[in-house]
Amino acid sequence: MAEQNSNLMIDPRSGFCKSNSTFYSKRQPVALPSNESLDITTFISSHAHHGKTAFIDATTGHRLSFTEIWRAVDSVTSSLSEMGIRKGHVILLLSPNSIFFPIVCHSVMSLGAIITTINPLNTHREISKQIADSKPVLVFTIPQLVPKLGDSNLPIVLIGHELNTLPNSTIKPRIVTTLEAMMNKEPSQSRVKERVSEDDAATLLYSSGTTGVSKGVLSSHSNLIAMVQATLGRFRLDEGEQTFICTIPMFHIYGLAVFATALLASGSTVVVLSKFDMDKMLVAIDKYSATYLPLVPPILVALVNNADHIKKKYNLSSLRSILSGGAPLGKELIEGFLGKYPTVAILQGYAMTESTGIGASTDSLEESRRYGTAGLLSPNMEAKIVDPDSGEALPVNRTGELRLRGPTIMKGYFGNEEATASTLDSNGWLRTGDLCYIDDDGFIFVVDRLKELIKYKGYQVPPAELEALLLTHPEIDDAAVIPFPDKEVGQYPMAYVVRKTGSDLSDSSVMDFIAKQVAPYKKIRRVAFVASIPKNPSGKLLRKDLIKLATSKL
Ligand SMILES: CC(C)(COP(=O)(O)OP(=O)(O)OC[C@H]1O[C@@H](n2cnc3c(N)ncnc32)[C@H](O)[C@@H]1OP(=O)(O)O)[C@@H](O)C(=O)NCCC(=O)NCCSC(=O)/C=C/c1ccc(O)cc1
Repeated sequence: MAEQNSNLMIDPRSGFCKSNSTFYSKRQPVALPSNESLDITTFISSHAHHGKTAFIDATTGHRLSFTEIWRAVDSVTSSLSEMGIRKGHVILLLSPNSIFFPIVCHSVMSLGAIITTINPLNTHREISKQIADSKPVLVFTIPQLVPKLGDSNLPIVLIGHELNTLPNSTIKPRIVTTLEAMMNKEPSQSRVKERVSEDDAATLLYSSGTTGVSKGVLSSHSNLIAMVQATLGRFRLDEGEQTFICTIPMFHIYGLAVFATALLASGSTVVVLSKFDMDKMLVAIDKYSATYLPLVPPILVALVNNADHIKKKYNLSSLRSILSGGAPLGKELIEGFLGKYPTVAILQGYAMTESTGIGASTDSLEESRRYGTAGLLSPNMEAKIVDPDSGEALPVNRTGELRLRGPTIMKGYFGNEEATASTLDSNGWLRTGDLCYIDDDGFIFVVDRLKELIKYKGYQVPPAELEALLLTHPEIDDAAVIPFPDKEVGQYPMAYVVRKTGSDLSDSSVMDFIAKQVAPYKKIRRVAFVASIPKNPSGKLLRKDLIKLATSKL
């Protein structure tokens, strides 16, 4: 970036340019292909490397080589095309982690169709909402999750299992085939192959952004290509292919970017766990001599708390790096980890779904020791720190909202121009909703959140969704949901509730009412009853006052 802006006065220490109040990345820029008709799948599958095994299923030991992966993608793409799937169609993937997850994603994307994913823990109600918003034409799922699709009547492709393993249900699902059958078909030479351009949408992942309920984030092929280039540069894979453990979900941008996309270009091996299980994760590190473990802070907390027992039981000597993302890491946790596992480096990442998994990172132990930092801006990324009241762009060491601009910033929210316009300005700057400052050396520090978001175990919980549900309770007059801090899970949802006159509704019945309707990670785990919810004169909820009230007794 700096080279292209040779007329700018960029301070080499902080990356800050006084003339336009913009921070430029201090990282070496990464090359981005100039070919406009390039899709992400062609881009990663044509990367040269010496790797052989792409994925290992940690439960069954089933291995897929790179050759098998790309052959399978070719076959499934061809089948999808024969089924009438075309550029721009949305395909839903409802599945826990599996070695087949990336095959589905890349088959869809290489056709120019759009892959949308969802957490399998979500309820039928939540899944139906996302189906109504994203309008998929086909679903890939596992037999056990078919009932969660209810009466959507969408055509279904079953992953990994035979048709006769479907759970009994009164609703007859429209199973059209299995992924296995699609993978076993010879690719057709005559399939319809539309031209996919870099700017076409590739992924549709859901995020609540800075406000409101969950929205579909459209990332393009070029967003993903830029993400791959930045991610590969970070992992320093020049010392040869590495072995990664995949325990965090592939349906969020973190897992999708790292495991289902970027690492496929690197020749590294990914050992896949279908879901998080501490013991299985540690067995997999030991058994496959894993070198990299990407995780979210709650897993790090457990590794530190049980370190003595873990180190006695498992041989973790192969492990070189932990990658932590999705939520901040405190000084105490970093020091605690380094004390217990002195040979393992912690690398941190800061990113959003809206920035296709790229933002800032610490790329060495030394950088991570700058406690509290989210790291340096990722390659090719620009930042502004904007005063939330005046809109003025601020210099180093001043706190304001972080805005990001660069090649990984999303195209926008799917079918939601209003939300797009309030998040992404006409010059391409993305509002992160995080209050940050950037220090003299260019390191970003996240101080607070402007956005209305609860992060439970690294999962987003939008308060607006829970508030809307609370208001449907016949005995609730008004409600507000806030993040309550917790050492183990980060934050959990707490509700302030105004009962209707005469009601003696209990906190447990409020919690049960919500628990029945949402995924477990969204559950309200604390309730307080109040006479009224504090609001400003225009009726906007004063969440910060409630957060202060809730945490004042801690
Ligand atoms: C591994 C975790 C941390 C813990 O797993 P867990 O303890 O098994 O809990 P679960 O989260 O799976 O399940 C939540 C709850 O559901 C329960 N549950 C479980 N399966 C069931 C069941 N089948 N029936 C019913 N109840 C159940 C489970 O018991 C639990 O309940 P509770 O114990 O009360 O909390 C898991 O929460 C997890 O994978 N979190 C990661 C979320 C995540 O990927 N976040 C990233 C978002 S994207 C992002 O921020 C980007 C960042 C990024 C940063 C840097 C980069 O370089 C790139 C990107």
